[in-house]
Amino acid sequence: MYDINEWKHVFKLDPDKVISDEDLEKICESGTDGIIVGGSDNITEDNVLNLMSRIRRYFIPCVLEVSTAESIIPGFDLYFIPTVLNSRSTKWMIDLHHEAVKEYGEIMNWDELIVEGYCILNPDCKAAALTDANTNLSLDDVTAYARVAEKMYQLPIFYLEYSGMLGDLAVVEQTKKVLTKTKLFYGGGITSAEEAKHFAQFADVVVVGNVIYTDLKAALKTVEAVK
Ligand SMILES: CC(C)=CCC/C(C)=C/CC/C(C)=C/CC/C(C)=C/CC/C(C)=C/CC/C(C)=C/CC/C(C)=C/COP(=O)(O)OP(=O)(O)O
Ligand SMILES: O=P(O)(O)OC[C@@H](O)CO
Ligand SMILES: [Mg+2]
Repeated sequence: MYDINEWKHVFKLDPDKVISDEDLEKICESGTDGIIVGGSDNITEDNVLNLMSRIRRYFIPCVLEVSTAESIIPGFDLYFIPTVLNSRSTKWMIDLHHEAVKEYGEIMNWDELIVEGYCILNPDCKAAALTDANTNLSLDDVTAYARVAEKMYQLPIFYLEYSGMLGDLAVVEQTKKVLTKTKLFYGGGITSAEEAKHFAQFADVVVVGNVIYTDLKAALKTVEAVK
């Protein structure tokens, strides 16, 4: 399923974390719609290449979520490009993107690129600190960012990012209500099938990350719960 509009569930694998071949096989053959390779710490060309080539043994869409220009390598099905809408710095909204396009613009296959409008809501996650995100947002602020993403920037994805903590279900519900075309991705803190099901009521796509490394069985159960 290479059309993200059909997705409901994805796993996010971190190139900086260790996963055995056996566990990787379970993840790739779980019935999830795709694997996102991404993280915020120590993402290198080497660890991205290593993880990508291992995932490539399986018939599953494999996406690089770009977090540093230095770790972009060819061979993925798609490249997700985050732009952090609630960052206080233009660096994470447009500057790094400008630099990267200046470097790769001539050789880029634009059809492989999908821009994600990130709204980071966990003040304690690494991505919030890195991007100096203003996480002190009201519900109206969040839905306004969602509208900016869809109605003004026409972004294909609006990503409510609570990485490491379970988000506010009401925020996800209200955000979904203001989006018609843009797909709503939810990620953060999902550790059980039940939690995944709750967020899948409103999010178009539920992203499951850290629990893969702490409780694989629980991670695998989120697939069936969502699909
Ligand atoms: C040669 C070749 C293949 C060319 C391809 C062309 C191509 C794809 C070019 C890219 C062009 C482009 C526009 C690139 C953008 C460059 C860039 C560096 C953009 C900035 C991205 C950004 C805003 C990063 C900030 C961090 C962030 C939001 C990361 C997203 C992932 C995330 C939040 C992960 C969670 O991290 P984790 O480590 O799991 O955190 P926890 O500890 O909380 O779990
Ligand atoms: O790792 P968790 O907390 O599941 O979050 C998933 C994803 O949104 C991280 O970017
Ligand atoms: Mg993580």
